[in-house]
Amino acid sequence: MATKNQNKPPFPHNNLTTTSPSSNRKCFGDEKMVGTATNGRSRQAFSVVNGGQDLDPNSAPASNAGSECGGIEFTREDVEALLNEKPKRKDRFNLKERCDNLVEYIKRLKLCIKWFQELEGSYLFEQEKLLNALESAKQQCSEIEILMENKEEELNSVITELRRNCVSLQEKFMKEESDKLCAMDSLAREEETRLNIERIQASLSEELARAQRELSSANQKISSLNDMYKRLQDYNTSLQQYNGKLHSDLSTVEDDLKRVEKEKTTIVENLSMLRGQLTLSRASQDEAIKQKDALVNEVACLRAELHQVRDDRDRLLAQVQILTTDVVKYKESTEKYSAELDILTTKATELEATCSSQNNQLRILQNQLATAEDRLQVSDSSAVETRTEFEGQKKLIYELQNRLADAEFKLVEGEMLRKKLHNTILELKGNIRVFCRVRPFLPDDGVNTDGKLISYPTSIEALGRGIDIVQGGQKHSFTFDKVFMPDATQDDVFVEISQLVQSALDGYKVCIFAYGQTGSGKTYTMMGRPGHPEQKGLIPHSLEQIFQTRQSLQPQGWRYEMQVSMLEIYNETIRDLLSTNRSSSTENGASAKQYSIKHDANGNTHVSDLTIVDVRSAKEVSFLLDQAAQSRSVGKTQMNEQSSRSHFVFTLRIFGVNESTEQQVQGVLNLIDLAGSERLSKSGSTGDRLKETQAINKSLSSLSDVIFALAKKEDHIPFRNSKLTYLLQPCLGGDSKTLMFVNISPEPSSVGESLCSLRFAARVNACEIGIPRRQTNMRSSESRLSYG
Ligand SMILES: Nc1ncnc2c1ncn2[C@@H]1O[C@H](COP(=O)(O)OP(=O)(O)OP(=O)(O)O)[C@@H](O)[C@H]1O
Repeated sequence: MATKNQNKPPFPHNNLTTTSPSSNRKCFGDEKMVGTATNGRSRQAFSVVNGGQDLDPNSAPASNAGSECGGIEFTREDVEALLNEKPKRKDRFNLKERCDNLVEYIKRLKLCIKWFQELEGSYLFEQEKLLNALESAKQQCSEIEILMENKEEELNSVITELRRNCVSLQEKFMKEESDKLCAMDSLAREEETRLNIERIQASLSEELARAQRELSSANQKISSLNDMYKRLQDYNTSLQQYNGKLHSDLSTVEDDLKRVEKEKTTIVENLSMLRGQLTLSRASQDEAIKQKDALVNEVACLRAELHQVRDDRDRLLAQVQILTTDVVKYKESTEKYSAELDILTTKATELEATCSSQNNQLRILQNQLATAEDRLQVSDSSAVETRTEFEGQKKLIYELQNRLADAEFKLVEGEMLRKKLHNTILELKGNIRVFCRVRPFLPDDGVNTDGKLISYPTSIEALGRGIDIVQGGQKHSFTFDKVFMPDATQDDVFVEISQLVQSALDGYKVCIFAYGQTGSGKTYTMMGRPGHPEQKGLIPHSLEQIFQTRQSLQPQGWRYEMQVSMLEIYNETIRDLLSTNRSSSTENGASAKQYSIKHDANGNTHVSDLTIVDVRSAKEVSFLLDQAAQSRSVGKTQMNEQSSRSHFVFTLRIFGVNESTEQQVQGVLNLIDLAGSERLSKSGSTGDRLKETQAINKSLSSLSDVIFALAKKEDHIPFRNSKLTYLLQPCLGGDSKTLMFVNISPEPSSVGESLCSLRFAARVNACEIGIPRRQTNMRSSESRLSYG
């Protein structure tokens, strides 16, 4: 019944289940599906609810009053029952009843159809609603999607921004990190600096304490040095004795040197002789070898010939044999061939004769071969002898070369020892030495009192070094480094100074000057006698030695450049003796040009505008010396006086480079012929001569002032008081090797002057002016001439 089924859920559409809006209706999930699906939708067969007979056609469902089917709801069973319902017929022929039943049945069918239609309408409505809901949901979804996309874009841009920020932050972070590291480094450095400063401060404090201690110890030292000074003075005396001993040692070494040199010469001669012999024996050996080769060739030829002859002989013997057998055969076989046999016999005899002659020839050849072999043996033995001799000579040459090398080594050692001794002597002595030279009595000198006023002590300490002079009956004794008696030759003098000259090549500043009264032999000592080469003075002799030594040092890699200048100081004015336009620039003997003297930081002296000439040989220098003498003689003619009215200064600047060691040396050799010293009262000069004498005396007294100040070790040394002393400042007060010749005249009338000169020389001898210093350094381009 419809009323019974009110709460039953309507028959569901196959695709509408719980989502149906009328969710209060339940589906018949347990109902069997009947029929087939049409248009994707399945049509359901319904069971008959009311049953045909039970269905009350009047009963309309109250609840369905609003609907056309009267609120009746059908179930599947109802529908099926309705459809399967069979009409109830009591009477088959009662049509009416039948018609009513059918009407009733149709009614119910209509109701059912209506119900279906309503249900379908509601379903459609619901579907529409759902579609609308779906549409709106879709719309919402798309809106949400758009929103989401926008959001996503926004978020993406935010992410990009954030990433950018992140990168910049990372960069910042890195920068900050590196800044931090830098800061840490600088902090560490500062820390280190602070520690260093603290350390320095501590060491400075230590140094301060040490300096304070040193100060106190220095004070103690000063007092002890004062004591030591006294002791050293004593020691100095003993050193002078030692000096004497060294002198004797030096002479022994020099003797040894001479001996070694002689030995070397002998060895060199022997060597050259042996070399000659060796050449000869080599030539004879070559000759013997040639002979041997010729003999060997000859023997080979003879052997070949012998071989040939032997072959011929064998061949002939075979023929003879054949023929002999033939003959025998013929003899035996027939006599008719007897004639023929005779011929053959003759032939055989002939052949036998030929054979014997060939045998003879063979013997001769064998004899010849034996002789040739004997000769070969002889030449072989002579070649062996020559070779042994050659080996022996080679050995001898080798030995001689070794001996030569030894001798040369000894020579070098001797030379080194000599230099060492020389420098030791100089150091012991101080770097200024004094040699005294007394010239011989000359015919113009008047009465010869030689040996009365001047004498030479013969005691061991003073031998060769002492001089005694008598004035007014009183004897005055002096000791110098060397005293040359009147008979001393120029060579004797040069031997003593040659080492000093050598020092200039070794890079020392060397200064040799001659001091003494007029006519005492200064110019003779320095220049020699003009036109007498055997009496050449120190200047030409030194130059010869220097150029010779320059030559001998070349194999050791030394190359030297030399420059020369010459000047004179006349009336306190410098005159350039090598200037080409000198005569035009002089007036009253005084140069119009003003030359200024300058000393540089290295102790080298330069004279402005002075002519400097590069020289390569002693000859060139002697030419320049002649030129200078000419220049001086001009002054002499104009002044009507001697050239000794001026101080003559010769300077040789030496610049040496050793190409193998790159070592370089700068030596200077100053050779000075001073003007004659004499007292005005004695000279009786007047006018220009008086002026000259005054100038000379002024410069010489300045020289003695300087020497005395040096001797007293005064703070101020008056070098600038004269041109001469200022020019010689580096030689007198510096680090050069200086030698003074005091020249003495033997004339009795000159005793007073001689005594003055000797006293001055003695003061100079007692003077210590420093330690000689060698000027060596590495290669440079500076080569301007200076005076040392
Ligand atoms: N050792 C000597 N042997 C031989 N003759 C000498 C010697 N010394 C000097 N004479 C001679 O004495 C003379 C004077 O010498 P010299 O001209 O050298 O003296 P000086 O000191 O240079 O004089 P001045 O100061 O006037 O130039 C010259 O004739 C010289 O030849």
